[in-house]
Amino acid sequence: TQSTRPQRLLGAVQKKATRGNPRSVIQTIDQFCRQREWAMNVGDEKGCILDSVVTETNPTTVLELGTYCGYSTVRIASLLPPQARLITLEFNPDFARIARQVITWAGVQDKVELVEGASGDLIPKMKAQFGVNTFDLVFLDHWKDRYLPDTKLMEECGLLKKGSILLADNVICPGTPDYLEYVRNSPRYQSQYFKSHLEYTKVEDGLEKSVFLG
Ligand SMILES: O=C(NC/C=C/[C@H]1O[C@@H](n2cnc(C(F)(F)F)c2)[C@H](O)[C@@H]1O)c1cc([N+](=O)[O-])cc(O)c1O
Ligand SMILES: [Mg+2]
Repeated sequence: TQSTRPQRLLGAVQKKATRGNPRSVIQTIDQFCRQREWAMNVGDEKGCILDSVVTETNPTTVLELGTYCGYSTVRIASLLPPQARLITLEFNPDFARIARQVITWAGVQDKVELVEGASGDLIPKMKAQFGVNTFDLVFLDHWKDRYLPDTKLMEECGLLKKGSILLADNVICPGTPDYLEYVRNSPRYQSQYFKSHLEYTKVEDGLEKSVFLG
């Protein structure tokens, strides 16, 4: 039977990346996506912007929406201080199965909790079921039409505090127009656009960083 792209990506990691070395896993996936098959990881160029936002935020509790194969999960987790935690949500069980193996290969599994399900169901359970108070940083990289409803849901569930950072991938390509309009016009956010390129291409894309003002 045919393998899937995520399975082939995992195969490259297990064949070429050094176990326990997150940078090696990231480098291997970027090389696979440049030389073999494009995949919708945030990638190396936007990944550097992600890294800088993570390090400057120095977060204790991070939420990632959209694990996919775990590329940005590994990128973020590798930069977290020892007691910090990353909760990453994934809807597709096949992707989740691959991501768990990528995360473990990188050796960051102790900082990561991968939860399978839909954001609309899981976000309201974050406090009671996952012991979360508020998120210091949220990385949005899941279905683009869910960025806005999930942001409103996080507000309603009291998961954002003054100073919480939302970092959204793909605000240009594929684009998240309703989300962008909201965070750029709402008095409750201070937004900043980081211009970049769609992963592994020359097409314009970028990340939008939005600080919740409370
Ligand atoms: O469509 C794109 N991304 C969609 C990404 C979707 C991923 O997020 C998961 N998810 C859905 N809901 C949840 C939650 F949170 F509910 F659990 C998690 C999906 O199962 C999938 O793995 C995309 C497309 C392009 N592109 O160039 O076409 C480039 C990119 O960087 C992209 O991110
Ligand atoms: Mg993306």
